[in-house]
Amino acid sequence: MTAPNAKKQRVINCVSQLPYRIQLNESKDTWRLLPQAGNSALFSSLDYLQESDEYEQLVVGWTGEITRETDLAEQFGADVTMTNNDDDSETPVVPDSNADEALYLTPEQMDKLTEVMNAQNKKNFNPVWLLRKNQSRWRQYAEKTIWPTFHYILNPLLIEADNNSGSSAPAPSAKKGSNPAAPGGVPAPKESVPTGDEEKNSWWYDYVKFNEAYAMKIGEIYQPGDVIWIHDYYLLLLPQLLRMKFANDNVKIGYFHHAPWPSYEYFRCLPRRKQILDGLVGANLITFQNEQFSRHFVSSCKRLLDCTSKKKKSDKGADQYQISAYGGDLIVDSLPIGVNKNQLIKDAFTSDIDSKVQAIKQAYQNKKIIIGRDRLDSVRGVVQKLRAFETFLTMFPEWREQVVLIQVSSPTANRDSPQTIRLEQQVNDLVNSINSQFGNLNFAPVQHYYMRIPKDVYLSLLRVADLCLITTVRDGTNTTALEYVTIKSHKSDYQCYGNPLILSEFSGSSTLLKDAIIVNPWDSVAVAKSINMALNLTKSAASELQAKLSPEVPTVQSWTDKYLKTLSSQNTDQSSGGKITPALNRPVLLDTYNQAKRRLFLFDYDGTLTPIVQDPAAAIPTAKLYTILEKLAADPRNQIWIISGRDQQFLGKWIGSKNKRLGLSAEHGCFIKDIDCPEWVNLTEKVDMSWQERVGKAMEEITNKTQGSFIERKKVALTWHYRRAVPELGEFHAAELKKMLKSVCDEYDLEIMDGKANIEVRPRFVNKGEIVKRLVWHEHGTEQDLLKPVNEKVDINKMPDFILCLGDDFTDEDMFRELNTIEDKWEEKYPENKNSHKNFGIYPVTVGSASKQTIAKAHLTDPGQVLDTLGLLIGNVSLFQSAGTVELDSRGHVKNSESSLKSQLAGEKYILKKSASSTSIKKVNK
Ligand SMILES: O=P(O)(O)OC[C@H]1O[C@H](O[C@H]2O[C@H](CO)[C@@H](O)[C@H](O)[C@H]2O)[C@H](O)[C@@H](O)[C@@H]1O
Ligand SMILES: [Mg+2]
Repeated sequence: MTAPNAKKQRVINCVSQLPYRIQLNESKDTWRLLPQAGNSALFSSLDYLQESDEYEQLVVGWTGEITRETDLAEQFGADVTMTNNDDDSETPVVPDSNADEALYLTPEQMDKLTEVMNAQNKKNFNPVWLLRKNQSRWRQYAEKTIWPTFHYILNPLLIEADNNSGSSAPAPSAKKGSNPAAPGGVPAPKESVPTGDEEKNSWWYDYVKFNEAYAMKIGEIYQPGDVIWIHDYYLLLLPQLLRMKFANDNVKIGYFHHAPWPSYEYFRCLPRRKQILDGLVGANLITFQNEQFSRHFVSSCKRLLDCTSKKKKSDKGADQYQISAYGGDLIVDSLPIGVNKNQLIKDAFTSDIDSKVQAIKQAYQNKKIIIGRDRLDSVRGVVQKLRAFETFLTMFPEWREQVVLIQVSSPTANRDSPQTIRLEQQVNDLVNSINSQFGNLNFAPVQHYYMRIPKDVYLSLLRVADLCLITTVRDGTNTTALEYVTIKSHKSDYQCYGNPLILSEFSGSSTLLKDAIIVNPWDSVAVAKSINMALNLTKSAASELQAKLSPEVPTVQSWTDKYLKTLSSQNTDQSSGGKITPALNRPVLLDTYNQAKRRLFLFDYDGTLTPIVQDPAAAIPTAKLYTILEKLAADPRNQIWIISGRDQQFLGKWIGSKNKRLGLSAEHGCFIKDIDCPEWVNLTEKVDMSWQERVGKAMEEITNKTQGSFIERKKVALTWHYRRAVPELGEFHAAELKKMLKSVCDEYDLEIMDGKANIEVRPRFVNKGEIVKRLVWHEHGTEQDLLKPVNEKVDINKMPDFILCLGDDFTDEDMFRELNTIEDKWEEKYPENKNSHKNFGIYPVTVGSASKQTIAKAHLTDPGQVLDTLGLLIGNVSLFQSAGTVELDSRGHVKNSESSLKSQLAGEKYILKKSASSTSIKKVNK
């Protein structure tokens, strides 16, 4: 309990949809709210938080498809009286049939809805408006690509892969007046509703926009100190978008994944797999329903993001991982969701439900009742259940006419899809077959109800059941299982205490409900035997099981508290290494680049422009890199420098000879060659090089002891490589070499550099930072006098107004440090000279895994993303390909895009037309 006047911790809780279905009348002044089916556990967590003394909650969520006026009872049938009792949280919601109506709302109308909602529900709802004609478009990628893959259904990927050329797919325009061209100079399609094959491609763009719309809404309400909690797979990109948005705040971002997370072998099939992981690792805490899912996630991160992980035990004794990805550490944890036990018991044990229980008992007198309640989709295992029940009646004839299976199957989102139609057919055939084999004119052993049922009927079934049978082939959690156990834990006059639960081992809840009867739904004989065993359990054995099972169900209250406690305890303090370096904000970079007149590029080579490979000689530039450098260098406003640890020979051969417009610096600043100049200058000319012999000897000694290692002898620097040695031995001998070199390095003032599977030695006074200093404090575009000392008296208007510095390694930190110093100096000397983003356009950016501490201000994941980012600047790549931030209008169009303006005009026209027609109606009525 917090003290009465203590300030509450603000929590921005982001759900994929507000818990209502929204309808407005023809004149758009009256709103009707209906409860949303599904997500019952999550929605009761929202209710709980709203009442909290400790937290102040702000809920951010999409409005869902807003429907137009029809008779609600007619449209939704029994649903009008239904509450949130439908199936599992992670399941796509059934979109409404007339949701495609065009909606043109004024800001006042939107405010009115927010007001109505908040007054009605006493919650702080912040709706995300995405009012496009086809409102279900926002669901497509999440529901047709992510959801199936996460449930091990790969077919939809075939559709996407066919229509998706991966990272080089053309994309909608992101900027006013510009329409970035796709590779090969083909202009990208305009931001419009696509048709045919394009439609599949557009799913991803809509998914990016959906996430962007949340980021924008959160931007409107965020206050420093807020914690942000994001829920589920519609919002996988949001953590990183927020990390970029609030780059300077140590904001705590948590993500809870309600669905199952697939094994790497499945996850890797997603064409956008890297963007998805990049999006997620912007969070400080990523939590799954169980340890298995978190293990799968960590495995994908390690393989696809090249990050490292450390396993530890949480204070609950569960496996927890600390993964170091792109600039910071984040925690991967598991915490199964719970249910609101007290409320459930209260709702289920009423006199009304007592009489319903009695009526069902009456209808199936002297029979055991097995119940099942699932959505009818391929992962819920209804077919497996029916097959097992058929086997049970075949194997145990003594149970025939003694048992009834009441199976309630609710329709799923894609009811018209061929897969669902096939499934319905299969289920019908099985039901008919069982009933004709084992039933008679008076009794059918399977009672199948293909419908949604009201909550009171659902609770009556849970109460009356002698056995609950759950044979799902994959789910994140199974709330029916949790609710059943909770209800069976309550002692009442109707003898429903302790009746058993058969639960599939493929349900996310099976690791939680360890004392349920766990089965493999694919083995119908084993399930049949389990049914027999469960129905034969004595009352005392069932009670014993129940006593163990019941405490295994968490309450939604403890789930909420524990999650927020873990999130709040995350260390985001930069000084103690807890800060996550944000991803580079590419739209801002692009805008600064476009505004700038004097642009300076400072590129490291290995690990930045080319990926790290086993053999240094094999790390040569790709044709794509050449094209990018060529295009960048062709712009007279651009000055490009490659500042590398490589020697002159390598840089000259692979870079200098191909493009004279590039400046080069070799061996970590020992040598430098100006743009358009054939001569190299040796900055270490006057240095005593006798140390090389002693350092070389020590390296040889270590090489002899380390099979696979070798020495790279450059003009000045010496590098001992151990990438091809056994890793542990290489690391051990690297440490030994450093010790051996200590005295000679002190004597000659040399620096020992711990590189990527290498140890390098060179004079301390030269480094990449010194080169950067010289290049920035210089009249842009003029020739360098490389032997002259740096002069800091250059006019700011002659120095660069855009500096992009990219590097992956420890030695590149010298460049970042120098740029940070320059920025501080400019801040002091020229506070007025900032650009429209209120900065000097300086971007020190680290590349790749930064489990290392970095002083860079942002990160890019790998050389692939570096090339995409540079491609963005020269118009070869669009923002959508890297899920970069794009601004949207309230209808989900890219702001200021052609389609946004068109839609605005259409809206205005529509309003005019409407008001004209209502005026004429009034006249007629007069
Ligand atoms: O400053 P850089 O341009 O990043 O150069 C640093 C060193 O890179 C090279 O070694 C590294 O890359 C190799 C190729 O991918 C890899 O095999 C090796 O393990 C890495 O350490 C280069 O060989 C060195 O001379 C550079 O100093
Ligand atoms: Mg490098």
